[in-house]
Amino acid sequence: MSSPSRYLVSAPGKVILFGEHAVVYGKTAIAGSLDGLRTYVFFEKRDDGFLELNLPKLGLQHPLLWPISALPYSKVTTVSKENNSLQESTINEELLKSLKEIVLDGNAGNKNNQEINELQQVAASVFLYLYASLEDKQTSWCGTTVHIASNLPVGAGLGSSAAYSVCLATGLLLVLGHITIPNYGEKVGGFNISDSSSPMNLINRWAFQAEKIIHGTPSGIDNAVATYGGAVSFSKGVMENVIEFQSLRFLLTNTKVPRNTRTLVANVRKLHDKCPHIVVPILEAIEGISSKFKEIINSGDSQKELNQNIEELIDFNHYLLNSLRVGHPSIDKVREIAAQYSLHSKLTGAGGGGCVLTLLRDDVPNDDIMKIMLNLTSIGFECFETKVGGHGISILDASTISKQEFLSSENIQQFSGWKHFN
Ligand SMILES: Nc1ncnc2c1ncn2[C@@H]1O[C@H](COP(=O)(O)OP(=O)(O)OP(=O)(O)O)[C@@H](O)[C@H]1O
Ligand SMILES: C[C@@](O)(CCO)CC(=O)[O-]
Ligand SMILES: [Mg+2]
Repeated sequence: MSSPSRYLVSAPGKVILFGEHAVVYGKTAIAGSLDGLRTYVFFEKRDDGFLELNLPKLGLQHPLLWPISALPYSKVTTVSKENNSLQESTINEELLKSLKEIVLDGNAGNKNNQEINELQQVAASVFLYLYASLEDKQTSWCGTTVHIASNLPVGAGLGSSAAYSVCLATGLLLVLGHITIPNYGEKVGGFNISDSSSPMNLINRWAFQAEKIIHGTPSGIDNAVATYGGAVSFSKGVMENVIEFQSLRFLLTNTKVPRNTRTLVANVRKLHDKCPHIVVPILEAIEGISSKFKEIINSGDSQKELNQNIEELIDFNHYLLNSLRVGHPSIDKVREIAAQYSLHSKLTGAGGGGCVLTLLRDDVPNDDIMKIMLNLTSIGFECFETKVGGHGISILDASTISKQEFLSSENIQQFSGWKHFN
């Protein structure tokens, strides 16, 4: 059977309930996938030896285009090609530097002299880095065109970079012949993050490399949740199910204050290195919150007690994150409005603006939720109610779907034939 001429891949965003930033230092965090907020990437076969990348969500109106022959293959070493271990692999900085230059200068398709900013340059370099590292002479594809659609806000704390990274890793591993679409019902990966031979583990490892290029020193939690889905606790690359977390309801509020995860993580690192005797205990206290959550979520307490305890943990985590200086007045504003209805909130993701997570207790009347949402949207924020859990990576043989159908679709999830790895 011939291999597909088009693939569609999708990966979810994530929400961190407890433990962001501390997880970068090996502490435990609790997170879940956001099934309704996903990134979709369409890969189409080309025969002309070119790579085309479209980044409309980053504000690039025209495609970026490179001849595959322009890739600096002499710089692709075993460091970039062999990616055997999740935590130990490093980025081949020399290759990355050349690719960043190619994005800026050698962009043959940049006919309109598009200005490329740093964020766009990084996103494009990630694509070329994965392509150059994974290229396999076995592939029947002589080039590819890549289109992206996403209902995830970019740079808002919901793991848009991880969803992008996981989609690129999955698509390029398919296109370049390293993995195949799972057969219906076939168990190919499951949840076992430590099974290094599974396709999911391979995808997760390459997505982690991509996250390193975007973030600097990611913990790996975002790409793991985007790959495997579900509701989990995560520490040092090891993931465990926390299924009960899926029963909780949340309000997510996007303050729309732009921020960059790389900068926020680097700022916490500076604070940590300057005042370790203060910051280390704060990180340990945050780990205590995640541990307490795992204890109470399984305790059999009444719903009322459980909610009260979780709200207490939300407040603790909020104040501790503020003391790491990753808060923002817009986040405090959301907290203040939610508190008028006795609801508790904290930042989620890297902070500094972006999204705020509010626990919606079962006893809160729908009317109140509507009022809070109205209040928040009236001052320019965007709200959505959510639960966590659901599929990680999904893949579709898109040979019969045209680029136009993909780009104009209101609901890409509704195309039939999606296959899930877990
Ligand atoms: N749809 C997309 N198209 C292209 N690049 C994207 C897309 N989504 C995310 N990115 C890449 O991810 C970067 C934003 O990642 P960043 O880590 O700062 O925010 P986030 O992942 O949304 O939040 P957090 O890491 O706190 O969960 C963008 O600058 C871009 O490089
Ligand atoms: C801030 C952080 O903890 C979460 C970003 O979603 C960074 C990371 O874990 O890589
Ligand atoms: Mg990110």
